[in-house]
This record gives sequence, C-alpha cells and structure tokens, in this order.
Amino acid sequence: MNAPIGPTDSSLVPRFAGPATFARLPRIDQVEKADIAVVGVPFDTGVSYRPGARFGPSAIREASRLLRPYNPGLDVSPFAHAQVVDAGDIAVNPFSIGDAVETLDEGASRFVREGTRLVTLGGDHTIALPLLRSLHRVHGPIAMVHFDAHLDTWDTYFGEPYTHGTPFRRAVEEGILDTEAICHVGTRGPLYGKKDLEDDRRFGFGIVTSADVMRKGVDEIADALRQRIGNRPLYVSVDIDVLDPAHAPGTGTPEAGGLTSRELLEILRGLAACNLVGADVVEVAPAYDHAQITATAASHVAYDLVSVLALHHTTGA
Ligand SMILES: N=C(N)NCCCC(=O)O
Ligand SMILES: [Zn+2]
Ligand SMILES: [Zn+2]
Repeated sequence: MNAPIGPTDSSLVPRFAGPATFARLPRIDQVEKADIAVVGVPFDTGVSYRPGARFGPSAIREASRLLRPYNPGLDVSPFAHAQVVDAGDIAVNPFSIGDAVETLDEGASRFVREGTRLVTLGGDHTIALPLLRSLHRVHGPIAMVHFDAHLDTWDTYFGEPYTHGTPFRRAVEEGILDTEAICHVGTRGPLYGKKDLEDDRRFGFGIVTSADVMRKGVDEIADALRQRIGNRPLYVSVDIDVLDPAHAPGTGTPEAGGLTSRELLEILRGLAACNLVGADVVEVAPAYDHAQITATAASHVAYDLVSVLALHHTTGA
C-alpha cells in the first residue's frame, strides 16, 4: 500500500494560494482509495430562522487553510496514517427538503458501502438524519453524542417533518439510534414548553447542559460519555451553535451562554477511544460571521474528528 497523498506543502505553496480543499488535502479523484473523506452539503432549506448555512462548506474549507499535518491534541498526524481527501460537495435540491434528504442518503451511502468514513460539513442540521440513515444500514442502531444549543427533537414546523429542528426525533422514530447511548451536550436557551424536555427524555436522551460543562468540567463529562457509549458504533453531530455566540457568531439560531471552542475540542478529544463511524459539523452561516471566527472553530472541530477517525484507521480498529 503506497503512503497516503498528503496536503499541499505550505513551505512550497503559500497556504493562502491555490484552491481551498479541506486542509489543502487532495481531491477524491486524485487518489486511488479514500479511507476518510471530508464532504460538503451546501443546503439550508430546513432552517427556521437566519439562513445562509448553504455557504458553510466553502467557508470552513477557506478557514481550514491554516490547519497543519500534526495534531498535538491527539498525538496523531492524521493525513500520514490514512488517506484523507476532500470529496467535494453532495449537490442536493435547494427547493425540496424531501428530495434533498433522499439525495444525501444515496450519496452518503455510496461512501459507506466503499468503507470510506465521512466527516460532513453542513449545511443545516436537517442533513444529520440522512447521514444517520446511511450508517444505520451497515452498523445497526448507533450511539450518538449531539453537541448543540438545541434539542433538535421537535416534531414538525408548519407541518414539515424534516427540518433542522427535527432530525433526532425522526431518527429515534425510525429506530436508527441506540437509545441506551444518546446524549445532547451544550443545550441551553428558551424552549417551547416543558414538554420539549419530557419528550426528549422519553426518547432516551441524556442531557449535559452548557452549565453542566462549566460546573462539572470537560474531563468528567468526557468520562461519563465514554462510559455510556462503550464500544458501540458512535456518531458525533456538532451543531456549531453549541458554542457561545462569542465563539460562533456565524450561525442561524444563536443562544447566549454557550461553550468555549476549547471546551468543545477537549470533550471531542475525550471521545478518541470510541468507535467513531461518522460525524458532521453543521449550521455555519458565514454571512453572520466576523473574521472567520465561526469557520475557524468549525475547521478545528472537523480536523479533530478526522484525527479521531485516522487514529482508529491506524490501529486498524
Ligand atoms: N439550529 C438547529 N439545529 N435547530 C434550531 C431550532 C430552533 C427553533 O426551533 O427555534
Ligand atoms: Zn442548534
Ligand atoms: Zn442543531
């Protein structure tokens, strides 16, 4: 097996030059076989407030130019241990949520069948459902850690079942999630009623609020998550609005009192021993960003998720 093709060498081509693939990685058509792929889903038709997450993938790619080959937070050089690529975008119908969900499920399923693990750049949180569907067919019921200010287990908006506020209620209804090991991290902000929490608990979700992270600390939270997940196949969904608006202003439904990017990254690294089978980073809306604050945070989240996947690829786990 040849050594993986790595990112463009920034000592030869300045990092601000050339096309912005994620982390300046090769495109999927430039390699024989991709072990890990970063793929974009430019879609925001499912949003309930500020739009613009359709431009999230390109903003995250631009901000990712500054990423480097070695990840000290996880002691791994992800692009040396696995063939990691930028698989471009899965183009979906911006005028039909139902059609977009189907197309994304088909597109993601192709990667899953080929054994390529995905880190998906959104796009709004609607995309998490088809991504989970594609993995459930191969892995069966999946554990999930869901980083978000919001529960995203609501039922419908204006009668529409597939939106950025409903992916995980649909996933529980469809038997996709292992309801013994599903947890929200970072929730906060006003709800529509106490019933939101009662419904969420009935679905089996654990809740680690943003205030819990402050009071208990990242190590205790990560330990508890690892205990609950065990060696189940794990999906991680990161809604960038889990971060405080100071750390992620560029998002559609900001809520005060959120996590710092340091807290989020440290909890993610605490999941490195888990059997991660897929992940997403969603809800980056560049129109509301400043100086790439949000896109930078999202690029680091994606980099750590890729690094966790590469760690397991290295050990052949
Ligand atoms: N940003 C996501 N994923 N969901 C937000 C739902 C906000 C609301 O229902 O008011
Ligand atoms: Zn959210
Ligand atoms: Zn969300």
